[in-house]
Parts: sequence; structure tokens; C-alpha cells
Amino acid sequence: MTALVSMATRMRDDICAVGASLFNRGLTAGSTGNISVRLDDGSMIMTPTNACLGELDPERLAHLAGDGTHLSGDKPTKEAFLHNCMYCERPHAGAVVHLHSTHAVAVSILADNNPEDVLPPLTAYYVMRVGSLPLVPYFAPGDEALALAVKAKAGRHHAVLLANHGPVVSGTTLRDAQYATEELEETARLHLLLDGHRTRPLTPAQVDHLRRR
Ligand SMILES: O=C(O)[C@@H](O)C(=O)COP(=O)(O)O
Ligand SMILES: [Zn+2]
Repeated sequence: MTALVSMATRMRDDICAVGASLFNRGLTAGSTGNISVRLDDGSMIMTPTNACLGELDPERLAHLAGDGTHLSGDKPTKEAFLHNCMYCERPHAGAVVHLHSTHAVAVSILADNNPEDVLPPLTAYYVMRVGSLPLVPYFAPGDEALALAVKAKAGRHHAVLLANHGPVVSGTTLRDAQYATEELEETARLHLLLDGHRTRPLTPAQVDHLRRR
């Protein structure tokens, strides 16, 4: 029990540090985005709704039971059900990050993207951290239908892109989820930067080789 309490305390501090780092580098603005971690007992700590990720208070983060019941802290993010759906489908996920990072949002709005996999395999690091990125059809933020649409993809994908909204990325640890989200954003930026240029993405054989490692 004491170990769980100290883990929860550490996770609260980590969420605030990661939130501040993401916000301060312009990876999400205003009160957009939300972060959660899952503890060993299956309960979850989540950012509150309408909170700025740059100004989180560890004491005020919401604590939810594994079934989504709000146990303590401020009212959780309106995407709580979405985070919970990701955890249900991914038993090894320990954290989920959702941002409105500009370039990923821009890609989510492009008319002619491939909804099965929105970004090409431009770099090895992208393939290793993200892999593939399906587009989830548009639903309003906080809509249960949005969470269910994510749930439908989450078993096969740890990262998805919400149409006209932004990325949702899970990871074994909060750092894994953070770094994958950042790599997704950088690759979206590269993709837009390369628009109109002839490009040489990694070949299927190169992608396969990376996936096997
Ligand atoms: O886009 C939205 O409104 C939410 O997905 C979001 O990013 C912020 O919502 P809260 O976490 O409820 O503040
Ligand atoms: Zn959002």
C-alpha cells in the first residue's frame, strides 16, 4: 500500500513536469490537451478539465477508479472515458497523452490523407516510436462516440490521430507516451514541410526491418 502511495505521488509530480514541458515548448496551447497515468491497482490519475498543462497542481489532479468512477481531486478531463478506453484495450499501457500540437492537427485536417495510416514512414525514429497512425473520424471533444471510435483502433494501435482535433498516444510509461507524441508532431511537421517536394520515405523492407528489432 505504501509503495502504491509513493508511486501515485511520483506520478502526480511526473504528470505536472511533463505537462509543463509540453506546454512551455508550445506543443499544446491554452487549456487544451490532457494526460493520464494508470497505477498498479488499475486506478488512474488524470489532468482536470479546463486545466492548462503548464500550470498543473499535483494535489488537484483527478483520481479515478479503474471503472472510471471519480474518487478525488478536481473534475477530470472531459476525455476521461477516452483515456479509459485506451487502457482497456491496451493492458500494458501505463500512460496516455493527448495534445493539440499544431502540425499533427494540421495533418488531421488534410483532405487527401490515408485514414489507415496518415503519415508516411519518413524516419526510422518515427517507425520505432509511432509505427502507424490511423485517423479516427471526427466527433466532438468529450463525446462518448469519440472514445468508442478510439477504442475500436486502440487494440492494434498505441497512437491514433483524431480528425480535426489532435493525437492520442499511449505508452508503457509516461515518458514513452510523451516521446512518441513528440516524434509524431515532428514527423507531421516534416510531412508538411516536404509537401510539393519529391521524397524518399523508408521502403516497406526498411520498415519491416525496424519492426523486427
Ligand atoms: O479538445 C478538447 O476539448 C479536449 O480534448 C481537450 O483537449 C481539453 O479538454 P479538457 O481536458 O476537458 O480540458
Ligand atoms: Zn482535445
